[in-house]
Amino acid sequence: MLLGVIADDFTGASDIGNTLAKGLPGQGGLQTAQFLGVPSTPAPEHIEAGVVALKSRSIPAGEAVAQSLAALKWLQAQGCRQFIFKYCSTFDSTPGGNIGPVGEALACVLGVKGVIACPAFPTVGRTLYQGHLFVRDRLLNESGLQNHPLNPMTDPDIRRWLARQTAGPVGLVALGTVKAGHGALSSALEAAAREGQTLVIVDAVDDDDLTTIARAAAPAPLITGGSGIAQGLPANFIASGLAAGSSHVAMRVEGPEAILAGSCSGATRQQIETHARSHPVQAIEVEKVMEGTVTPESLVAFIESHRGQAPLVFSGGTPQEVAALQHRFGRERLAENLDALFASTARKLVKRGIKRLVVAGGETSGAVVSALDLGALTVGGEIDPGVPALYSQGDSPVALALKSGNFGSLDFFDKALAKLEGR
Ligand SMILES: Nc1ncnc2c1ncn2[C@@H]1O[C@H](COP(=O)(O)OP(=O)(O)OP(=O)(O)O)[C@@H](O)[C@H]1O
Ligand SMILES: O=C(O)[C@@H](O)C(=O)CO
Repeated sequence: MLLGVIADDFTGASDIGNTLAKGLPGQGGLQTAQFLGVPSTPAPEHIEAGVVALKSRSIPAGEAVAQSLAALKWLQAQGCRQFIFKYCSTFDSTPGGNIGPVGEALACVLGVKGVIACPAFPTVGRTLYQGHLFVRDRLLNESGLQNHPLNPMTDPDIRRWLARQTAGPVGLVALGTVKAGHGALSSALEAAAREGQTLVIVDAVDDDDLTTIARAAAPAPLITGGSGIAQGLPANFIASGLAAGSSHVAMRVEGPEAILAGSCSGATRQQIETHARSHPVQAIEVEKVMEGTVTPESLVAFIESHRGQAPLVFSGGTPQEVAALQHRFGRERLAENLDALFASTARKLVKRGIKRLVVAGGETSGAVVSALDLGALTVGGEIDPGVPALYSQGDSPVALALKSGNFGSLDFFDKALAKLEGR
């Protein structure tokens, strides 16, 4: 393996898997697999980029560090020569972590400073200017992310936000230096390292900036950021003759389907609304989940009675509804119960023959996929920016789409089921 990624959630892992499998137009990408947690066995020989998906975004910082270091150790044992710590393009974290503690711990083990930290992903409207993160035309803290159920993002100044999480000072390389080219950026990162800055926020507003960052990052042992920073990395390995540049794997998986949505994001809520116009959709009554009267069996029964019609079940509500439920039941207890509900539902569905499964939400995807015990997933073609088709191995594969809360077009769910079927 050439390149190892440690991703702090499962949809984020498939997002960067997509970027690496795709590469730049006309050049091809890397043969990429997504691993669900730190594997206990070696990776298949042909894999060039391995993405270890953790569910470490919203757990205590110490545990996130321990899991990330375990992932690093496994990736080092697979021969990787470069490592990426992948976090969310909206920098999802709290003042206590986990981006800072994990980034610093990885840098410390690898003995590096002046490490790029860049969440920008312009294709989906995430840009970074003077260290401030925008979601399309809004600053992060006015984009809806300030209402996130687990990590409300209330400060768009990423340097200031990250500095609350780190032991050491955080640097900034502003856009002017990035626009001056990869040489100027490399010099700025070296200067930051000399000044003792471990993590350095690097501005990027378009794909050209990401290409510049990737060129400057060619010799770097560690890079941190969203999936955007990975766009130009396959090209580095291709240029050095270490990889040939391959096209993504395409498969046809036919059979029963289900859609599970635990995301409360604005995008997911709109996608559910669109889907509900022509498909069976069931809202999960969260109070009844907490009382134990809505169960995995009841969700499975709904899905099974609508086989072939793209049935969808969802838990999310408006920010006001979510806040009221969190106030009543407690944020963590609620999330644990919903995660467990989705996980158990998915396990039962797959046991009963579901072959195509679409999941919305990073935490939700983590809970679902961990429960399924599918082994390594092959990263296939792109459904929408940031969301690829994923396939389990073996004779009777399950095809999955794990959608980050805010990604995907309005008709994403239909599109995803069609793509998984090879249409
Ligand atoms: N109705 C609800 N009320 C309160 N919390 C909810 C409700 N529905 C879902 N949740 C919780 O909200 C969280 C949603 O997180 P998840 O990561 O799945 O989606 P997301 O944040 O939109 O996606 P991503 O992390 O990919 O951006 C989960 O922990 C889930 O349990
Ligand atoms: O970077 C993103 O926005 C996504 O891959 C993600 O991590 C959302 O959970």
